[in-house]
This record gives sequence, C-alpha cells and structure tokens, in this order.
Amino acid sequence: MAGTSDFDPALAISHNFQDTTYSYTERDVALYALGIGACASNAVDEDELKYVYHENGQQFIKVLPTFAALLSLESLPSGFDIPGLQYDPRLLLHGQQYIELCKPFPSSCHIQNKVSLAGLHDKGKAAILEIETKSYEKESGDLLCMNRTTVYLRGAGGFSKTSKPFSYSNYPSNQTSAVKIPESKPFAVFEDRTHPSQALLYRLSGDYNPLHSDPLFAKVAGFSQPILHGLCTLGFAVRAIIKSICKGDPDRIKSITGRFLLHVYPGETLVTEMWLEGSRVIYRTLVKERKRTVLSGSVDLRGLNSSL
Ligand SMILES: CCCCCCC[C@@H](O)CC(=O)SCCNC(=O)CCNC(=O)[C@H](O)C(C)(C)COP(=O)(O)OP(=O)(O)OC[C@H]1O[C@@H](n2cnc3c(N)ncnc32)[C@H](O)[C@@H]1OP(=O)(O)O
Repeated sequence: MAGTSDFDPALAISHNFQDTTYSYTERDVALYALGIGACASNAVDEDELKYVYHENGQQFIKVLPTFAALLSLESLPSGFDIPGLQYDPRLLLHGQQYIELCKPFPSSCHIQNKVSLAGLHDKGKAAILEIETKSYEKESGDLLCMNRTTVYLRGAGGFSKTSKPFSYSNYPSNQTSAVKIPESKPFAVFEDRTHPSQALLYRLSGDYNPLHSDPLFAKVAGFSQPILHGLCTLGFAVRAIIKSICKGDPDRIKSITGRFLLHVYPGETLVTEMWLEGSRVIYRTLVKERKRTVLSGSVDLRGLNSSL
C-alpha cells in the first residue's frame, strides 16, 4: 500500500480528464437488464419483458434508468488512477452513486463523456473520491445524464497537510445520498432473490473488478467470497421502485441517490422498503438472510399519478 506522503490532493484536483466516447447497442441494454435481475423470476413478466425483448412488436427495447451508471464506468478508461492519488486498488469499495436523468435513453447510442473530479475527502482511515461524468448524445449534442460516483479508498486517508481534515467538493449539498428513513410503515415492500451467479452475469456489462469474481482477490479485500457489484444492488432496488411505485414505467425516474452501507453476497435475498414523500421515494434495501441494511437512498420521480 502506498504511503500517505505520496498523496497530493492539489495535484488530483487540478487534473484535467480527457473526454471519452462510448457506444452501446440493444444487446448491451438487454444484457444489463438481465444482470440486475429483470425477468429472472418470471420470464414473461409484463413489466419487464420490454427491457429484454421487442414485446408486442415494440420497435425498441426499453432502457432501465440505472443503465446510465454504466456510462460513468466507461468514461474512466484508466479507472480511478489519477495523478496525486495513491491507494491499494484491492481495498477500493463503491461508496455512493448519484444519477440525474435528463431524457429517456435510446436503445442504442453513441455517447461523449465529460469527466471531472467532484470531491476528495480525508476520513483518516480512508480517502473518499468523487468523480462526475456528464454524458452527451453524440448526434444531437443533448445531455443524457449526469453521474457522480463516490469511491471509498480504505487505508488511503491521513493525507491532510494541516490538522483540519482535507475536504473538497464542488456540487450542491442536496445531491448527497444521506437520507433519514421514516419511522412509519413502508408504502411498499419488494423482495427479490439475487442468483449465486449474479455478479458473474452483471460483470459482462463492463465492471470486471475481480472483487466480484475471484475468491482469492475477495479474501485479500476482506470478504469470505466475491461480493456483488454495488451498482447491481442499486439496479435491483430501482427496479423494485419502478415495479411497486411507477406502475412499471421507467421514464418516471428523474434522479437516483444510493449509499452502499454493507456488501451483498450473490445469492442473497434483497428486500427493498419504500416510503413516498411527495414526488420523492425514500428507500432502503436489506439482505433478508443477515437482516442487515445494505443500501439506502432516494429517487425523485416526474409526473407521479396522484391516485397513488
Ligand atoms: C463508475 C462506477 C463504478 C465504480 C465502482 C467501483 C468498483 C466496484 O467494482 C466496487 C464495488 O462495487 S464494491 C461493492 C459495493 N460497495 C460496498 O459493498 C461497500 C459497502 N459499505 C461498506 O462496507 C462501509 O459502509 C464502508 C467500508 C464503505 C464504510 O464503513 P466504515 O469504514 O465503517 O465507515 P464509517 O466509520 O461509518 O464512516 C467513515 C466516514 O466515511 C463516510 N462514509 C461511510 N460510508 C460511506 C459510503 N458508503 N459512501 C461515502 N462515504 C461514506 C462517513 O460519513 C464517515 O465520514 P464522517 O466521519 O465525515 O461522517
């Protein structure tokens, strides 16, 4: 592991990221949907077949809103290797994700990504790094979505040069993932079992981090076996919200926040509890077998039907 003296936050903050491009097709869209459990328990699910098949002659496959998060990964060809940052990649965990959706995703597209560093924080035992990616549809120039990815770099903290811990961020504080879970009974609860091979399927959407597939790597990282991708868990949770609250319409989702609180092992059952506060859904996801909360956050909806 690198010493904290190798850490240069000023250098990291001044780094200019190169624009990147990415193209996806309907095959990527369908593979992603299967990776986050769409149609896994019912192959003809009337809310979900549209994500994997041209149901009833529909012209295009529908894109799940959390597909947007893949663009943040694809926008970083060198991962989180940024000048000035020193950390052990085996100890990296996904901490939070913020996704803002500007318009529904087409079923295939050429994308241009603009990347910047949105935050860097010294937490003593860890460093927290936040990367922002704005993704534009190449043909129209329209902004499709914005992602902010937070990674938690265990063992990389302690780099502050003064007694006040270093903390830099350049975005509004209302876009954080910290939510207060209501004490009332949830508006809806949705249970879904992940498959033991869930991470092996999900990784084919582009996150090949061995933490999710290699038993030895997972042990070094501190886990008894490979763990599920955070974005896969988030995909399950948002799918639950679309089914339970949006009547199966993915285009209702405007923005998504999620904080990963604990790892999930593939094969575990995810129970997502949801509370409706105006046009905002507060949610948390628990692993049923261990009775532990693994994810919490909020989802803002557009045009919610008041009959709910
Ligand atoms: C581009 C898209 C792809 C990028 C993806 C990255 C690659 C992927 O392949 C990797 C993954 O998917 S990893 C799997 C998903 N993530 C996880 O399983 C992590 C689950 N969370 C944990 O284990 C702990 O919360 C843990 C370990 C994160 C923190 O626990 P503790 O060390 O006990 O922390 P704690 O003492 O409670 O807090 C210390 C300070 O850190 C802040 N913090 C805590 N959890 C955070 C989190 N999840 N995200 C952001 N910040 C977090 C706390 O607020 C605290 O700060 P402060 O003292 O200022 O309040």
